[in-house]
Amino acid sequence: MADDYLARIGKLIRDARRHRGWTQAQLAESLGTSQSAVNRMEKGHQNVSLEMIARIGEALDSEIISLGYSGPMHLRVVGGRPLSGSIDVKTSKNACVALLCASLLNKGRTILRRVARIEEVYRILEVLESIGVRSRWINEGSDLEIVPPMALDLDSMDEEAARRTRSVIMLLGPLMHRVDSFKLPYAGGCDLGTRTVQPHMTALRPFGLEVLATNGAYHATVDRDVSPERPVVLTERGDTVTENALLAAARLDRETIIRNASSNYMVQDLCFFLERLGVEIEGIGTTTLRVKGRAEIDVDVDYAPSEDPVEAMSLVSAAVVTSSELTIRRAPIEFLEIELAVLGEMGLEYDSGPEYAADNGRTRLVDLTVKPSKLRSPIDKIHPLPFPGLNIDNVPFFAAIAAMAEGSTLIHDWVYENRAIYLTELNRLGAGVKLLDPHRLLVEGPTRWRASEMMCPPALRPAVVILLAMMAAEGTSVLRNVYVINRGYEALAERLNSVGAQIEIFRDI
Ligand SMILES: CC(=O)N[C@H]1[C@@H](OP(=O)(O)OP(=O)(O)OC[C@H]2O[C@@H](n3ccc(=O)[nH]c3=O)[C@H](O)[C@@H]2O)O[C@H](CO)[C@@H](O)[C@@H]1O
Ligand SMILES: C=C(OP(=O)(O)O)C(=O)O
Repeated sequence: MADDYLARIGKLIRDARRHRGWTQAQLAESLGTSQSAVNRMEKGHQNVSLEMIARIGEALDSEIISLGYSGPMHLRVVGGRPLSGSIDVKTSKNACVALLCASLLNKGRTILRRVARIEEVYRILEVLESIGVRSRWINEGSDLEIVPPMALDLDSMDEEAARRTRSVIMLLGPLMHRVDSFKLPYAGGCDLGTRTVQPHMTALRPFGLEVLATNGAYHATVDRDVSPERPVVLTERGDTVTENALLAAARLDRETIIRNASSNYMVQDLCFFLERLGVEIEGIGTTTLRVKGRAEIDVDVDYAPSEDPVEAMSLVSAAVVTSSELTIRRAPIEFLEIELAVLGEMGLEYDSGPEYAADNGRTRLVDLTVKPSKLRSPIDKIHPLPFPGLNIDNVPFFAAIAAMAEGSTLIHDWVYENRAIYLTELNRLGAGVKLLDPHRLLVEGPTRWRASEMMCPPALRPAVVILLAMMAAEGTSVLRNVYVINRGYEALAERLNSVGAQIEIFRDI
């Protein structure tokens, strides 16, 4: 029991330190102790006095430490408050996790700028660290430095961390260049129903990778005599499968053609990063990629992933449901154009400022000012398509937006088995959402939102949609166990509070 308690305190200290962007050495210095003492505390191998807990709490400015328990995080939302001012979009979860996996292609040091401080990134970092990769947050916690070891220790992989994310699947591509056989735990992530990995296996087979899925793990073996003899045609235009094919092609000293490639934002960010590693790629932004890889990659690289279109859409939706005037800065416009066109048809008034380049020098950003508007339901159904269609991850936000609009809106999420179902939870906040079948919703608006207390659905975007509806509902709502939101959004409650929301974070004692 005492050990368990110490381990929980240790995890709490580690999380709070990482949240602050400090290294163990920095925390040690501020406490006047050694880095190894901090390391022991974080591992739960050292008794920690109440006085020490208080000092750590003070040093890290963390309420979590003062509460002294690392149980699930909940949100208490006082709704009905308009938002105002401006808020910046952070870098994307989906590009950051791909780039972390891609850093394994490189023997040199990788620096990634302004990496989102989110649970999904932490899980991948835990996996990388467990196999011997050194990583540390630098520049006051805003950037990440990654140095792979000479040899990976794959037997020590942190399986618990790996199982909590689907993104580990993107280690298949980089690992096949380093070892002849390896094992990865089954990929997890949001509970969105069955998500096949078959397209990954089909895409990687021409590169010599055979994967056998058995006993909770993918067992991969590499035949180095095999390499693609003709274009690799993806059976699905999926984002991570395209990324895996790119990661496999990146270390082949020849040209590989990938067809039916996704040209979505995270794939583009990965391509820009690979170019910095010396890989030549033609066709970025299209569905045919010609990749000229390099057998050896040993460069010190510095790259800044771009802003998250899905976070931008979340913030646009926050403004819409609270009928606010809000400026969303650094919105990657190329990946939001269809969403904005549909919203424009629904009557949303917004201004879009001049375009400027993201820090990667490639992605186009704008500042968007959303204005309070009278919305009507769209004439046609809302449905996603691979880019350049309406983004699959942006579909859930249309449920909350449709609930604000006069009339009925049909939303057809053909992609995920479970995601539409979670959106019926909006009914507990006063919405009129009818599930026609597992993939189709009919939303009747406008809605008189009412406060409620509920558990977070186990899926990132629906969870945020519920949070936004709580911000619209007069009174106090409670959203329990928001890990899934923290998986993809950095300090969302604090950032929404900075533009006028009232969201309090609390934990079970
Ligand atoms: C880490 C990361 O980048 N995650 C994103 C990535 O996940 P990821 O690439 O893992 O997405 P999946 O492979 O699970 O694809 C999503 C679903 O779409 C289906 N499908 C996809 C493409 C296609 O041409 N036909 C088809 O049927 C798949 O069978 C699956 O049911 O892409 C998803 C779809 O954009 C996004 O929701 C995720 O946020
Ligand atoms: C489904 C999502 O992500 P993941 O692929 O990480 O589960 C998402 O970002 O909405």
